[in-house]
Parts: sequence; C-alpha cells; structure tokens
Amino acid sequence: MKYTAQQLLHDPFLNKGTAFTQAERDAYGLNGLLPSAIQSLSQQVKQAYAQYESKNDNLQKRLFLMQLFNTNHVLYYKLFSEHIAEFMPVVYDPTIADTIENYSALFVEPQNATYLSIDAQDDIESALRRSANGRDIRLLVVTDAEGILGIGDWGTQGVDIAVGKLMVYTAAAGIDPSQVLPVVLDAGTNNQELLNDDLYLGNRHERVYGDKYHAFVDKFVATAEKLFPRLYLHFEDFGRANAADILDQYKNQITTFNDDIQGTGIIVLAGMLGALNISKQKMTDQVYMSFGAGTAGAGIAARVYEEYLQQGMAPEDAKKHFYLVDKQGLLFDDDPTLTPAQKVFARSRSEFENANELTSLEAAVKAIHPDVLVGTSTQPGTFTESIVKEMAAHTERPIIFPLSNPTKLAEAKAEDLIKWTDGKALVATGIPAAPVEYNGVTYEIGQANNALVYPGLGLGTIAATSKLLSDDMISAAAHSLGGIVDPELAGAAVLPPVTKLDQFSKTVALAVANQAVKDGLNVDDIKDVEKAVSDMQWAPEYQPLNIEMAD
Ligand SMILES: NC(=O)c1ccc[n+]([C@@H]2O[C@H](COP(=O)([O-])OP(=O)(O)OC[C@H]3O[C@@H](n4cnc5c(N)ncnc54)[C@H](O)[C@@H]3O)[C@@H](O)[C@H]2O)c1
Ligand SMILES: O=C(O)C[C@H](O)C(=O)O
Ligand SMILES: [Mn+2]
Repeated sequence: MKYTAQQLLHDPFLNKGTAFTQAERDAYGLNGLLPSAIQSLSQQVKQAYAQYESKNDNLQKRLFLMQLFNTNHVLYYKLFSEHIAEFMPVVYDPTIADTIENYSALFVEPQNATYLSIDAQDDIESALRRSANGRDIRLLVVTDAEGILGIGDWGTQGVDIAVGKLMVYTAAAGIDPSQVLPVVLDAGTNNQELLNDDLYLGNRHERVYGDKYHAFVDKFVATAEKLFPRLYLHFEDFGRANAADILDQYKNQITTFNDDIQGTGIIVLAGMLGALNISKQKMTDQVYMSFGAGTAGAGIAARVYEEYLQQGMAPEDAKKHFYLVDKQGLLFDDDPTLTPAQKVFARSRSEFENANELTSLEAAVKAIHPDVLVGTSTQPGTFTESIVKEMAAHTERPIIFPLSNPTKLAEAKAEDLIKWTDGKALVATGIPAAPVEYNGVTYEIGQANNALVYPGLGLGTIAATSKLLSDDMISAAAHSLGGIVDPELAGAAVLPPVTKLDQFSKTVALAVANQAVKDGLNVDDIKDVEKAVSDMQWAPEYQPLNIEMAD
C-alpha cells in the first residue's frame, strides 16, 4: 500500500509523532505537518507520563492512555513497559470494567478491533481481512461478552476486554502489536440496561443461543483459521453455558486457549504451589473447596485435580479431595442442573449425615473443613469472618484465594483474611492488593489473575509454532512460576510480583515452548527454543520505516 503523509501520521502502527527525524520528514512529506522540534522517544515518554499523572482518577488515566494507543503504539508500549505494575490496574482490571460498562458513551474510535454480528455473517471474512489489513495475525482474542469478569453480559461493549487482554500480551510478553487482532462476536445481549440505552452501539436484541449461535462461532473460527493459518486463538469471557463446550470442540483441532478456564487454572495451581512452598505441606494432603463453580471455578478445579494425579494419586482418591459449592450449596450428583464440568466433582449425598443442610458456604465449610478455598462466585464479601475463622480452626495454613473481579465483587479483602487468621492465611487476590501490615510482618499479596500467565503461555506457544495447546504445556506453565519468590521470607507472597511480569512471562514462555517441542507439537523445525522465543518478541522502539509514499 502507498501512504500519504496524512495516512502515515494517523496510522498508530507507523506514526512516530514528534519523533519523526528530519530525514523522515523530508522523505515522507511531513515538513510543516508537525511542530518543528524533533523529540526522542524518551522525551515523548516523559511528556506523556507527566500528562498521565495529571489525570485525577484511574478512568481518566485509562482514557488518556487509550488516546495515546490510538495515536502511536510504540510510544504507548514504551510508557507501559516503564510503568508496568502501575499501569496494569489502569489499562486492565479493575479499571477496564468501568470502560466496558460505559463503552458506548465513551466511544471514540474502533481501535483496530473487529466487530462481527450474528445478523451479518456474510461480512465475517471481509471484516477480518480488512481489519488485518495485510498484517500477519498470529494472536486473536475473541469475546462474545456474555460473562465479562463477574459483571455479566455487556454485548458489543465487551470488545474492550479483547483489546485490553492484548495490550497485556504486548506489555508482558512482547507480542508484536501488529500481529494481534481483538474481536467481538455480537450475538445480542440480555442486558436490559443496554437494550434500553439509546447510545448502545451493539445489536439491539436478545442474545441468540443454540444452533444459530454455534454456527456463528463455527463460521468465525473457520474463517479466522483460513485467513490466519498460524493463529493462536484466545477465547475470553464467554458465558458459562458456552465457554467449556467451545473449548472442548476446538482444543484438539487448533491452537486455542480459554483464558477463564485454562489461564485461571494455571495461575491458581501456581499460587497453590507457591503457598505450599511456604507452608511446606503436600499438595495431595489438601482438601480443596471452590465457591462458585462456573467457568473459572470448575476450570481451576480440573487443573488442580490433574496435579494431584501427576503427583501420583489415583483418580478415585484425588476426587475425594474436591468439593464444589455453587448457588445451591455443595454440589451433589443427583442434581439435574449440574454442568458437565461440575458433574466431574459432584459428591454423593450418602457421604454426609446432614447432606440436605449443606446449602450454603458456611455449612459446607463446617462439614468439610477445607484447606483451600477459592472464590469465583461473583458474590462480594461472602468469605465472612466466621467462615474464615471456622476454616482456620481446622487447618494450620489455610489457602484462601478470593478471585472474583472487579474489586467490588471480591469474596474478601486480603487485609481481613490476614487479620482474621492471625497471619496464617496464604492469600492471593484477583485484582492487585496492597501489602498488609500485621503484627510487625509485611504480608505481600500475590495476584492470582490469569494475566500473570496468559502472555507467557501465548508467547511460548506461538514461538514454538505449536499445533495445539496441550495439557502438558499448561502444566509446564503453572510449574514455571515457582522459585521466583523466596518462601523463607516472613510474609512472602504465593506468586511473583507484577513488577516482574515481563521477566517471568519469558520464563513461562520458555517452559511452554520447550514442552511443545519436547512433545513434537511444533510445525516449524526449532533447534533453539530460546532463540525462537526471543525472535518472536517485539520491543517498543522506533524502527526505520519501510513504506512507499503515494506521491
Ligand atoms: N482472577 C482471575 O484470573 C479470574 C479468572 C476468571 C474469572 N474470575 C472471576 O471469577 C468470577 C466468575 O467468573 P466465571 O467466568 O467463572 O463466571 P461464571 O458465570 O461462569 O461462574 C460464576 C459461578 O458462580 C455461581 N454463583 C452465582 N451466585 C452464587 C452464589 N450466591 N453462591 C455461590 N455461587 C454463585 C454461578 O452459579 C456460576 O456457577 C468473576 O468475578 C470473574 O471475574 C477471575
Ligand atoms: O480479566 C480478568 O481480570 C481476569 C479474568 O479473565 C476474569 O474474567 O475476571
Ligand atoms: Mn476473563
């Protein structure tokens, strides 16, 4: 394609703004189209950061960063890379929840995303092709936004989660932003607030389910695979009724990943391994309870269960360590409403004298005395003081992970968990949490958010040109996060800190890529895994432009 000077200035993949050199200004006809001073990238970063800091709240900060992203990708990612822990809660969860809820009202521009409608399926191919605009797409994040974080159905507004997750891929793992595509599948919405909102930008009808929905997803997947044959396809925030089915349908055919099921499974397993490093206990001795057994809750249980098997436990014995609690209480095998993923761990009523009374978390904790309690229920404040104290009365170092996002939905606050258990609880939270000072010890709180692993997992899988994302690769990712935190330090976190996200994303990528090659899943011949991973990484630095001008 040939560029005009105006197109160059408005293409965020190529634009350098005030950093265009004099030679470039001469070559591309930019003289007089920019202020005359020529800045370095570091001057631009300094200036942008000062603007960022002048914004009053995280939403304003995020809007400013999005404006920067829309204008100049190198500048945006350079700034992000220099402030990764500070920017994560602004670019990503929890602030992203606010921009999703207000997406239509705040709409400025489409951010190179693809908006596919269930009512216009003939457009799927041309829309994907034109969004890619000749770029070599290797990573696509798609959502249908039925289950955005814990805030529910946000229709086309959920596109922001695809955009945001991709930003984290680049900031954390160095995925080239010109090789990614965010996609929203607009199958309607059951969110009445959106349907009644004049400004709502999506399809104004109820969400479509059943055959028509599945045909839509299938057509999208087939088209994306055809257009981008080396694709890593990441599914995000689909509803409970579809997420696991879609994963099961494609996982043995294409390189695909469900973040809520698999990514969350990895980070929670890694967090448990970290916690057990601190407590010096054995994984297979732990009694595990999940509160909220939906997409994430059941996905995590499945990953942790696999670990018990890997550690040598027989399936029937391992199953006895798992208890799922959902809306109806402890899940029993005579319940006709169980999802397939829940059925695997459902218990028999005959195991309990008071089975019919186990209809709440409190009753289940009293009856079962779990060692591990993971919250993916979307129900804020449900890990109450009495439940937590009851749990702590029966286990030396309770592992408690309230993971529901965003902040307003968390099952508990880290600070309370530390206090209620007299510093014994090993805690990780879904959103970032400040360290907790208690009795002279500073407790660092790990962030059990899939963002700590999905970037490295994707980088490793893509770099290895793996045909599939296998269970072994997933397990390798979970195990690779060990050894970064010193478990002997008082108050040590169960997971590595977000300040090191870029470093350990590479560790995860290497572990995953090595596993893929070891299992012979690589399409290309890969002699040097480390080189393959490094070669795949993009750095936010201005490069000479290799473009043709229109006149
Ligand atoms: N930290 C992370 O990395 C991470 C990853 C994925 C999901 N999550 C969070 O987990 C939560 C759930 O996400 P999901 O994708 O599994 O959603 P989901 O809708 O698939 O599952 C939620 C489950 O909670 C159950 N539930 C609702 N009310 C309940 C109640 N009163 N008591 C017990 N259970 C109840 C639902 O029946 C459902 O099974 C969200 O808040 C999400 O942000 C966190
Ligand atoms: O998006 C997040 O913060 C994590 C997770 O994928 C979620 O759905 O909550
Ligand atoms: Mn999610």
